[in-house]
Amino acid sequence: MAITFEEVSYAYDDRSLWRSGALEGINLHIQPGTFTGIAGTTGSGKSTLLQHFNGILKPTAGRVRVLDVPIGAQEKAPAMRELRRRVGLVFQFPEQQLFEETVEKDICFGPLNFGMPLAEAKERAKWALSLLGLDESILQRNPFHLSGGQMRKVAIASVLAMDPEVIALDEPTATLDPQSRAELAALLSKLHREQGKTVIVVTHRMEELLPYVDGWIVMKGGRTLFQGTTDALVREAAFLEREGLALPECITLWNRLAAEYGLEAEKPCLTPESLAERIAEVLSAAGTLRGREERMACGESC
Ligand SMILES: Nc1ncnc2c1ncn2[C@@H]1O[C@H](COP(=O)(O)OP(=O)(O)OP(=O)(O)O)[C@@H](O)[C@H]1O
Repeated sequence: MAITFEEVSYAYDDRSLWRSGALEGINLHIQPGTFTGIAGTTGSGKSTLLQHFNGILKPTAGRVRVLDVPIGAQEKAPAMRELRRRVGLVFQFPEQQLFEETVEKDICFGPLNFGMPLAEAKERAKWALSLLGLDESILQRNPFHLSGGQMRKVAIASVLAMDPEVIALDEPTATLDPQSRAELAALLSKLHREQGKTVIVVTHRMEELLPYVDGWIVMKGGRTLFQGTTDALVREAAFLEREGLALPECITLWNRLAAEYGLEAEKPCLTPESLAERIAEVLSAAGTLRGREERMACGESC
């Protein structure tokens, strides 16, 4: 029950542009139960790609299948409705997602819409809020009177409350403070590891997801520049940088360390902590070696 794209193109109906193709010839495969990051420069087509995952956008050409459901112009409304229950999509701007006058109504909307009894939906709302570290006291507040970060968390909670199989999020950490960003990345990783969710995240902050994701899709100009594992991404760093992708410093530093000290065969260290530790080990080993060489040289000549 993977997500597959075959030769997919999508053009917004913008007749003022000579060429309005937002996606062109996309082929990709996302395995169920994996954690995927989508990166790429501004306007490269990341959001457009994401919105194909639950059929909000349908391909202009090519074939998309999500959880065995084909997504095309001819697909019937009930099939699309069912797909939206199974694939939760968090939009780039929370305002696109929230519309009720209280947080509780907003989070309960999806579960109620899919037939959950009210009492159960309210329990779900509390559960989803607690996952995001929000207090129940905000349930009766107007979502549009919350801070930007709280609003974003409510938008995420409204999707998690549906308990979807696939969770697709468009820049979910924008407007969150550093602690909330780290907590959200860890929560998504937990949902992926412990509940087998397929998690897909569009991000401009690759470093936040590096330790967690299985693989990456990198977009450029409506096309996929790269699809592969994090290790492969690290190996392709020079190519991706030449293509204009700003990579996390950890990757750049690791590659320099690996080239300098012959560590290319090792698994890359992708957090500042693990990288610092490995640098210290390497320098210490190099220092010991140099000391021994100096002593030996001294022994020979002294
Ligand atoms: N509603 C729309 N109508 C017409 N063109 C659009 C629309 N939405 C996006 N586009 C165009 O499609 C292309 C891809 O946009 P998209 O938002 O998918 O890129 P993105 O990689 O998510 O960008 P960002 O990182 O800035 O969010 C851009 O050229 C954009 O101008």
